[in-house]
Amino acid sequence: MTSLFSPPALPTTPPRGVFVTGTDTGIGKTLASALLTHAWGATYWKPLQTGLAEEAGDTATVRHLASLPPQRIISPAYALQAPLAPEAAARQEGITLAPETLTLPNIEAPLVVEGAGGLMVPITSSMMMIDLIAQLGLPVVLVTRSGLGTLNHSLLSLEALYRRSIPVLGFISNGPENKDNQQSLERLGQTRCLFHINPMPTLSPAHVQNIAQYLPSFTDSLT
Ligand SMILES: Nc1ncnc2c1ncn2[C@@H]1O[C@H](COP(=O)(O)OP(=O)(O)OP(=O)(O)O)[C@@H](O)[C@H]1O
Ligand SMILES: C[C@H](N)[C@H](N)CCCCCC(=O)O
Ligand SMILES: [Mg+2]
Repeated sequence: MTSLFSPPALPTTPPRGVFVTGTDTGIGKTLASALLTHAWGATYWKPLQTGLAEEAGDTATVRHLASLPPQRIISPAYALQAPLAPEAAARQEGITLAPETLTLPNIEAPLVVEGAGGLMVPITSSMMMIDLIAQLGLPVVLVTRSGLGTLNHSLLSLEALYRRSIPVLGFISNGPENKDNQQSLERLGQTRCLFHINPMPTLSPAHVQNIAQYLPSFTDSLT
């Protein structure tokens, strides 16, 4: 029976933050990032933003939902118009991306870095989002769907991370709560559910603040 690659050990020295990725685009990474950024007093960075022709962008969303002052926001390294993978959006705009030059900003506070889409999203013809995660060297928080279908998507994502020795702090389950799926992912994925996000009728700074106050601190999330 094939089993998942073994999860790499978490870093022994406290990491400078986390990389928030997910099993898909639209899975809830930005909402999860707003909650984490608020709960941890962290700084938020979305290095690669696409889709600005159709949306305000995740940076504006997190700034609003987490009530962030300007000093806790790092602007995207690349802000592209087409709602596509960075590689395709950049090609459409005639822009050459150089993701290999991306490094973590030199700041004290914990960093919450958000990816675009899921792990195998092309940034260039030779670099995927998962390669950027490895390059930045942060442990991962994986945002997953709570319901049917998540076991496949989440275990595929975890296996891809493990085989690249990328540490995973845990996953955030998003949608109607499903304890069976959470427990199956913890058991089969050899990881833990950091917390669950229920469907929120409205998204507001007050709602985010109300949930964030019950979330574990950055330090507690590392143990
Ligand atoms: N638990 C929730 N309750 C209510 N709305 C939600 C919830 N989770 C996500 N949403 C909404 O679903 C949409 C997609 O979520 P979000 O923008 O967080 O996805 P994402 O994974 O960050 O996408 P991208 O890959 O574009 O960054 C947003 O409009 C968001 O407000
Ligand atoms: C436009 C969207 N909101 C994200 N910014 C980019 C998602 C790219 C997904 C690519 C893919 O997996 O097919
Ligand atoms: Mg997002």
